[in-house]
Amino acid sequence: MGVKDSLLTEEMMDTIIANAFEWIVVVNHEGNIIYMNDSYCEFIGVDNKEVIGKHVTEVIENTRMHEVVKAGKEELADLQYIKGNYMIANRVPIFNKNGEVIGAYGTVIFRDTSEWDKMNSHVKSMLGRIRNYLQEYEQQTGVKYTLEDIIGNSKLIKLLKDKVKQIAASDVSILIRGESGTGKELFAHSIHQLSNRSQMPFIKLNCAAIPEHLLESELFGYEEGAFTGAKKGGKKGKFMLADGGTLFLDEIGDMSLPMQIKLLRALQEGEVEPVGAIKPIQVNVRVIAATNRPLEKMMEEKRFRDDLYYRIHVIPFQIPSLRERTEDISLLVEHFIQKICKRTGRRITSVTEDALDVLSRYRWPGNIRELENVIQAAVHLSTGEKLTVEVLPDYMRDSYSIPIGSKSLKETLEDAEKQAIIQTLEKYQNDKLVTAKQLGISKSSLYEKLKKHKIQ
Ligand SMILES: Nc1ncnc2c1ncn2[C@@H]1O[C@H](COP(=O)(O)OP(=O)(O)OP(=O)(O)O)[C@@H](O)[C@H]1O
Repeated sequence: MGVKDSLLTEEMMDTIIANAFEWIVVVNHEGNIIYMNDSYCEFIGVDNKEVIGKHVTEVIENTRMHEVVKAGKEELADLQYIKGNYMIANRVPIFNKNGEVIGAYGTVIFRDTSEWDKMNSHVKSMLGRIRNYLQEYEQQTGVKYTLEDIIGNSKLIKLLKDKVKQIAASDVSILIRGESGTGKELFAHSIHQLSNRSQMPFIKLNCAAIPEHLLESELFGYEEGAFTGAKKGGKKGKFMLADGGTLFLDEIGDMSLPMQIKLLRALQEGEVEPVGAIKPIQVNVRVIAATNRPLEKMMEEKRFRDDLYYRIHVIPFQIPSLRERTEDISLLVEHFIQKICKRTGRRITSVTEDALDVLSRYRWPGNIRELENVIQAAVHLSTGEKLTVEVLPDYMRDSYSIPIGSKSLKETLEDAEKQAIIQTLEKYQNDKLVTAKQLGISKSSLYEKLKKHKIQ
């Protein structure tokens, strides 16, 4: 056999690549596919001849091959979510002799789906077990959040976090006030977690979610046979479940007056009387209450008892609304993008400046809960690497609220002018004449303003 016979032929190369253990894709400098091996095509469900020439993003979910040719930087052992599974991807740029990127090749480990399935279910079962352990811990103590879970760098949030550290150990009642979705429950968990009761249960009861006639037995429990339909052996109330720990009474302003009296008695005497019981039971519970209701006004109207108010209002704790701390928005947006991407396997790295601008101007009546929901929907609607204005809800793009305190009047007016022009242009499909007419200005004045605001 001569030396020539032992050289690697093109045919041999083709066979090796086609049957390689990994899935392989090769793109040119524009990110268009020039080769994709059979097994990869088969897994994705595409024809290997039809994919040639297509942009890689049209064929492969969550791919970054086009980014690799752009940046000329390799990405090794990256997790990529394809067709409901996590894959391990390597992406390597290809350079010519002058050091210019002429394309890139990508390999994905786990060519064989049955092998992948095995590995995947193993990973999923491990993750499931870890989740179970965490849940068990959570169930034992009820603690879901700590101070680290409260995202925010604003002065107001920093002050509140410091306050949590100061008051956590004091063991007195705390009344948390704040609009819906501002994080009242998060703070209640954090206070408990930093208190001396942290190894004991954290029990939550939403007073507004329980029908009036059931609230008493939910809070204090009942004895066997206390009423028709009562469970055998009776039922422990939240007070007893929280014994030694913390009871978080959410929406306390929604409690009826008769229940307020019973609650006050339990707090003052440190004992509860289950429905149908003959003697009271001693409990040691710290109460953290929360509400969004104007309790002071309700006291004037005799809808909230003064004595209960003073009993729970030992340390007031006011959480600011999101519009009072807009400087936290970018951090929160980043946090929710990461959280949602981790859960769904999407890869979105950030948010465009324009989108952040819209998010910062919106009034957020539903506060952080609303922000999280908006980001969740936007992540699902996004096709690119960044969240853009287009994936935000229409009502948000159309609304314009004044960013009090952060801008001068001149800047605010300029922003309003820019917004008015952008939105009118959008509405009239970029027709400058109609836009100028609608805004009541001349066409030349519109062009001047477009230039000034760098629109288009
Ligand atoms: N500072 C924060 N950082 C991160 N997530 C937050 C923050 N504040 C609130 N959230 C999230 O917002 C959502 C609402 O929070 P939470 O339930 O604590 O609000 P709430 O004030 O108790 O609302 P409600 O009055 O409606 O019960 C939760 O999903 C929570 O994880």
